[in-house]
Amino acid sequence: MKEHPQLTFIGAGNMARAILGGLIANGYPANRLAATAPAEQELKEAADAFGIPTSTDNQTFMADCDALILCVKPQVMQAVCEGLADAVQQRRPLIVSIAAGVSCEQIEAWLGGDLPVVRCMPNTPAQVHLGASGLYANPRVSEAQREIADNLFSAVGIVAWTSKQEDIHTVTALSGSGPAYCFMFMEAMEEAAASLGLNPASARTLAIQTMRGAAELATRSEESPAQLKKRVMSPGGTTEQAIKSFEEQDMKAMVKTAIRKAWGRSYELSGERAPE
Ligand SMILES: NC(=O)C1=CN([C@@H]2O[C@H](COP(=O)(O)OP(=O)(O)OC[C@H]3O[C@@H](n4cnc5c(N)ncnc54)[C@H](O)[C@@H]3O)[C@@H](O)[C@H]2O)C=CC1
Ligand SMILES: O=C(O)[C@@H]1CCC=N1
Repeated sequence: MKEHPQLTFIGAGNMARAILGGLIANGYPANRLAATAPAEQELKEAADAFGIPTSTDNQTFMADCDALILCVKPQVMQAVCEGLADAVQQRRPLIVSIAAGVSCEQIEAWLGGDLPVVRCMPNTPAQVHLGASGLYANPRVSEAQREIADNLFSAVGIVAWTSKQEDIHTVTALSGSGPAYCFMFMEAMEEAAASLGLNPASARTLAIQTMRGAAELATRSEESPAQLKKRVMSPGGTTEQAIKSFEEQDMKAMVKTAIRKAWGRSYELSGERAPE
């Protein structure tokens, strides 16, 4: 495998641009990358930001493609794959999909069969190189191809490989959708402080920095989140009152139910049945 495999991105939206940005920031040569999408404005933004070749025709960069990165919405994935099937069967590149609820088997079938496919679930903090991606490789993916996929998503954050494709449903519900849970918690903290009279701008800044600081501390610390939580709780102090209130309202059960709902929807989108 060449040092910098030729990577062709199909779709140039939020996630594709986040990954492209990470690769360029890590020194990936722009002339080894390319993107296609129907929206000329998005392509212009990608070309201006990263200096990569772009096209409105998905076939344009197939001839020398080593890995095809499918970054379109699940709803258009079948049509996009079927349109690329002939070119893919001639070239037989690694296929990487980031679409929620689309299985390796579906992608392989739509592209004509018998292909190495990596299914990945990234998340939007990839835009600031703090992404968390779960990856699964079908049995046809070689070690060298696994490394290509790993390098792709390591450029925008951390990577966790799963040995069972079903685990991607859990990753989707945990870290794929997870940024939205954190934003909602920030939103709730901001609103609560504003309701107590703090000016809304300060409430927002303090809420965001608190989440950021706590995440950084948990990342660097040897202690578990449960232990770090205890360190904030002075006996008879303020935090204890808030945590007691969360416990009385069974916050953990609420989070568990929400994550199970997202997990169930991921199965549903794939046309599969979630285990009981
Ligand atoms: N937004 C999120 O938090 C996450 C999204 N995903 C997955 O990433 C994928 C892309 O999501 P976003 O980047 O957020 O969406 P987006 O809407 O920003 O990007 C979709 C891209 O596909 C392009 N496109 C549409 N039809 C096309 C066609 N026929 N051929 C080529 N390109 C076409 C659009 O022009 C656009 O560039 C989805 O499958 C989603 O499930 C995965 C993890 C997290
Ligand atoms: O909500 C969704 O379906 C996608 C997948 C994970 C994050 N966004």
